[in-house]
Amino acid sequence: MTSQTPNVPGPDQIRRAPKVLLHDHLDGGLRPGTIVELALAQGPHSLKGMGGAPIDALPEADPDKLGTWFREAADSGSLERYLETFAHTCAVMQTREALFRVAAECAEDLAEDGVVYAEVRYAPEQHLTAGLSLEEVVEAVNDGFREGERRARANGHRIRVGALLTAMRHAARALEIAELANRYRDLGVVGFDIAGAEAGYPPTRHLDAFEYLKRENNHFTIHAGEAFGLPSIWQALQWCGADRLGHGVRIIDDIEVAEDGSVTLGRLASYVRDKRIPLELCPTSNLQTGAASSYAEHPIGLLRKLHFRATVNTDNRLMSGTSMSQEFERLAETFGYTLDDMQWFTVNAMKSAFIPFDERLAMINDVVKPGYAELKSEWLFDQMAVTSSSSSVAG
Ligand SMILES: O=c1[nH]cnc2c1ncn2[C@H]1C[C@H](O)[C@@H](CO)O1
Ligand SMILES: [Zn+2]
Repeated sequence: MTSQTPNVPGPDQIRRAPKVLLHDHLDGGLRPGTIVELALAQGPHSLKGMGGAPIDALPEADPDKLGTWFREAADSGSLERYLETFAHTCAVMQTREALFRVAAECAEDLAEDGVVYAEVRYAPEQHLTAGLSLEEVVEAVNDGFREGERRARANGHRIRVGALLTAMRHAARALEIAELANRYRDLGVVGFDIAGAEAGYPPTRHLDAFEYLKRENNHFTIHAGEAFGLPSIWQALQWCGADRLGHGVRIIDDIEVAEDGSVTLGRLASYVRDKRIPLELCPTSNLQTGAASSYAEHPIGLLRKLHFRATVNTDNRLMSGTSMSQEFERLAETFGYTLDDMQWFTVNAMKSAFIPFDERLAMINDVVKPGYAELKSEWLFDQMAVTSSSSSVAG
């Protein structure tokens, strides 16, 4: 037997299952050892305006301790404090070599975890301190992703990684970054995003960028409904025209569950469900920033039951000490999700990706469904083996 409860996958099956990741930050997923090595390699005072040698600025120089530091520092219950930890990762991602390495390792790590398709985001404007241009940043990351895909393949894994270019919502470069995303469309960049502190920085501040992308028939997602509630989701959808919601978890505020279990959706929640707006849910990240109080109380349970277009994501693997497999393990433990549930989340994610329809369909039919069918058939044979051995004892 590979699982204790019928059809609930164990850690090994979860890791081997094909997974699709739509919301993962490049600067939130570095290996701690890489941060230390890159900081050391930069030497003293190599970066202007970064406040001294990167290695001295790091809170810990030992990779294990540094990994723990990130998880603990990000575990504050506040999105603003969570975001402060990114100063340390961005500080070591300022050269072509560093960006290439981080992107290659990102693709390798995701592939090793069984991710077959990922959209990984980062903000090019945060990687200019050592003199790179926006274009050089994008090209370094794209080249790194291609290298990581090649290394993964050499190790027996297949993954495809697309980049999403993020603009920071407190800054004023969204249109410029949207134009950059459009320029590198079909060249490794599949869409656009805005991120950063949500309260006080409504998405409508960047309307020019979203209107530009719509005119270009391009795709974008918006971080909304994480630290701030329904007004942010409403603006992201109805003013900005977002294709997907980064988090969107606060849509739960527009859903009422009565004592008898009956459910009433408000107008906005109905719209999100009716229009099949993808929700890029990130359970562990939400526990750290205070958007949810426990896995059991995380809105994903209800949203899945109500058939919202829910997807499972990591957000920041370093700050949350997580992976796609770990997110699914927690969900399987908490909600008893089966391989069928896992497949449902994965097909939802693949349907919601920003690559062309025929490519999404091919991934669903030729990669995702066969992968789950294989795991389910393993489980079935294990069950039959157990049944026949117990019937021979009884006979
Ligand atoms: O969960 C998040 N909400 C808002 N902003 C975020 C989140 N995770 C990361 N970011 C920010 C910090 C990064 O430096 C930036 C680009 O990846 O995006
Ligand atoms: Zn995010």
